[in-house]
Formats: sequence, structure tokens, C-alpha cells
Amino acid sequence: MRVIGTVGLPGSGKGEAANVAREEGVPVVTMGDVIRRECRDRGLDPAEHHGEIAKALREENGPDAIAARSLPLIEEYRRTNETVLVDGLRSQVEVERFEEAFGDEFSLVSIEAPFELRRERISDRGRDLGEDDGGEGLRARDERELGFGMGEAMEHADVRIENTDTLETFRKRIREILREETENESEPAPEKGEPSR
Ligand SMILES: Nc1ncnc2c1ncn2[C@@H]1O[C@H](COP(=O)(O)OP(=O)(O)OP(=O)(O)O)[C@@H](O)[C@H]1O
Repeated sequence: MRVIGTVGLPGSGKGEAANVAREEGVPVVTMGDVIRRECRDRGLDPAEHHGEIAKALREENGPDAIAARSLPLIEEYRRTNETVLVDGLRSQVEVERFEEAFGDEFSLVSIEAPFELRRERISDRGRDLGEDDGGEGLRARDERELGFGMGEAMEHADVRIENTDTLETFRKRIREILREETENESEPAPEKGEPSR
């Protein structure tokens, strides 16, 4: 079983990576799913209370609260699927929570693209920037994410993808990573210290 987490600044391509996973039959757990579930558990409508509950969860249960609550969702898929993708980790604290839970079965993929390219892509996607604000909206989101500790998480990634080429090149790279993980699963590496024959 492999748990692959993605980390990356807004507009870097995490959503596209999740789309590729779904197309490949790999289930995707998002932090948003966790928050929606928590809203329902508290009898609240996720459409109205999403932001408030995300904040409350961290305040009540610490910075790894959302990662911790995603573990049972991942465990559910673990029974039926070799690989699960976790979309959009936010901080090194969350990375450590997954490493603790899944050990070597967890790997982190950092998806990276320069500011201007992300800005263009988000503006083509038609949300987030609103009126032409010279990228200030995105700059503020970047700073907020980096403030949660995303930079440190990105530095600890096992795989780094520069998403600066075409969308098809990026999608192909994601497919390779998903398939690699599955192949590694079926052919375990020899034990450390044991000579390979
Ligand atoms: N290599 C690429 N070439 C062209 N467009 C791309 C490429 N990679 C991603 N995109 C597009 O850029 C936009 C942003 O990508 P995506 O939504 O995957 O980012 P994200 O990391 O999920 O962002 P957010 O955190 O804001 O949700 C999307 O419309 C996506 O289709």
C-alpha cells in the first residue's frame, strides 16, 4: 500500500494531479473531505461552515488536526486499493503525522511552478484573482500557505516536479509516479544489508 501526498503553492497543479489519479482509479482524499465530514458530524452545513470548522479543528486539536482526521478515510481505501493520493498537504507538521502513521509507505510529491506561471494559470482557470489585482491576491495566498509551514514541507519532498511544461507533460509525469509506486509495491526491494542476487 502506498500513500502519496502532494504539496504545492496555489495554482501549481495539485488539482490536476488529483484528476489524473481519479482517472487512473486511484482514490483521492482531500483535506476538504475531512472538513466536510467534520461539519456533518457537528450537524452543520459544509457549504456555510467550511472555513470556520477548518479553523476550529486546528484551534481545538492542534496544527495536525486535519491530517489526523484524514487517517480513517485513508484506512477505508487501504482495504481495497494499493495506492491512495492525499491532495494538498499544508505543512511539515502534517507531513510528520503521515510519516508517523504510514512510515515508508508514505511519500511526498512537491509540485512547483514560478509565481507568474501560476498566476496566469489561475487567471485562466477563472477564479481566485477576481479583478486584475496585479497578483496581490495570489501573493497573499502564497504568504498564508508559507506561514502554515508549506515551504518546509516542500523541502522535505521525496519527489519534486517542475510543472513548467505543457499540461500533458505534467499529467504524464503524474501517471508515471502513480504507476511506479504500484510497481514498487509488487516487487519489494531486497532487505537492507542483504546482497542482491
Ligand atoms: N502544465 C500546465 N499547463 C497548463 N495549464 C496547467 C498546467 N498545470 C496546471 N494547469 C492549469 O492551471 C490551473 C491551476 O492548476 P490546479 O487547479 O491543478 O492547481 P492547484 O495546485 O490545485 O491550485 P489551488 O491550490 O489554488 O487549488 C488549472 O486550470 C490547471 O488545469
